[in-house]
Amino acid sequence: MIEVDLRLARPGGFALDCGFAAPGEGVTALFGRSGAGKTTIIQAVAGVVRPDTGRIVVGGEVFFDAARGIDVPIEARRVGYVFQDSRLFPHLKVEGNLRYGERRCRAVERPIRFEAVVELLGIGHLLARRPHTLSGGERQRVAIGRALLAQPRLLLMDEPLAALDEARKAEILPYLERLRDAMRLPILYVSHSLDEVLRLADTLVALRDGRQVAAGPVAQVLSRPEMLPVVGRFDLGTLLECVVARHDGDLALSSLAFAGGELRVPQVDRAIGEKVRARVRARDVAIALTKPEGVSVSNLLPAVVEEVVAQEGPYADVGLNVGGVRLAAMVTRESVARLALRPGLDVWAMVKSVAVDSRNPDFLSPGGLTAPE
Ligand SMILES: Nc1ncnc2c1ncn2[C@@H]1O[C@H](COP(=O)(O)OP(=O)(O)OP(=O)(O)O)[C@@H](O)[C@H]1O
Repeated sequence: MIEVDLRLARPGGFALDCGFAAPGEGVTALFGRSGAGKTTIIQAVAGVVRPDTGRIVVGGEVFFDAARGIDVPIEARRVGYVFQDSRLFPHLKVEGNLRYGERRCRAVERPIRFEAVVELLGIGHLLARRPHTLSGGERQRVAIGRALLAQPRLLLMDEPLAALDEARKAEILPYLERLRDAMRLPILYVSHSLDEVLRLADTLVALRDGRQVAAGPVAQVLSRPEMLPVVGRFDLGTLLECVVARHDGDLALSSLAFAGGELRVPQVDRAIGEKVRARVRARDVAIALTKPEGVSVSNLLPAVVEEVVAQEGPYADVGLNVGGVRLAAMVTRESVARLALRPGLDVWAMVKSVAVDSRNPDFLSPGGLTAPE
């Protein structure tokens, strides 16, 4: 478990105020626009920056506690740090860079083995090369390996893909997924890319201008209306954790089961029983007061209105409860008035488009995969 609760004022007027708890493994994304305070948070966790007040606890060990005067020095915190630029030692070969990380701790304290890291990151063929001969993606894989071999109890990654082009990002993302799944190591991952967050993160901490906007499991946080200024109107939506329930080969459709019901989507290339994430943008959910008949949309889900939040301009965000799962919808304020939408009202959600599986390029592109009508 990671507990972060901190306040910090910078000269120049920036003030940070956040408090969240994250699981002891998996990826927790710190997400927000430039200047939101993401890097400042991980610098405070690393011990590079000292908060004015607050408390930071990692795996039961108190790194910082202003009230009790505890401020564990950087080296004693044992955190791995991966920067946007890999910061490898230019005079050392890849193997030398990796061994440098390893040498920072005694052999008996090395549960993360050299061979395992080399294999996990696919860098065995690069060991004799010097950093300047590597691609940006290869350099980042080596930098991650160096951080891991220092046997960290926590890995901090500050926009590790930001300096890479799209092709290199696509190349490195599967390694980050393997890292997440293979290591029982918590990762705090700074990013301003929703794409990366949806693909990698289990927990999301959203920040804006130094303030924490929302925090929690990524699927729950994404649909909150407070997320609108962070992700923008286009991307606000819901991430549903689903299981592939059926394939209808003749119709080229699959059924995905989630806690609130089933979604019919174009056939997904996954086995029955496999977990997939489905993404439904708020603007792709329409609302009807009675079960629609004679409509082409096939994903019709009974729902209860939980919340109606009028936004500036023509739109309102409506939080729906679909069998216990929150589904975000965006309709016009005019529709809210016309349908008299209010908390507690029984309605039908019409889901016009679903994107399935973050590995699919359509997952984040405009419109995503269109659900069958
Ligand atoms: N050493 C410093 N002294 C004064 N202000 C600072 C210092 N470092 C950062 N800041 C300010 O703190 C704010 C938050 O910066 P931070 O780097 O944490 O944001 P970020 O969300 O990581 O942004 P980016 O994605 O651009 O890195 C910014 O307004 C920045 O100018």
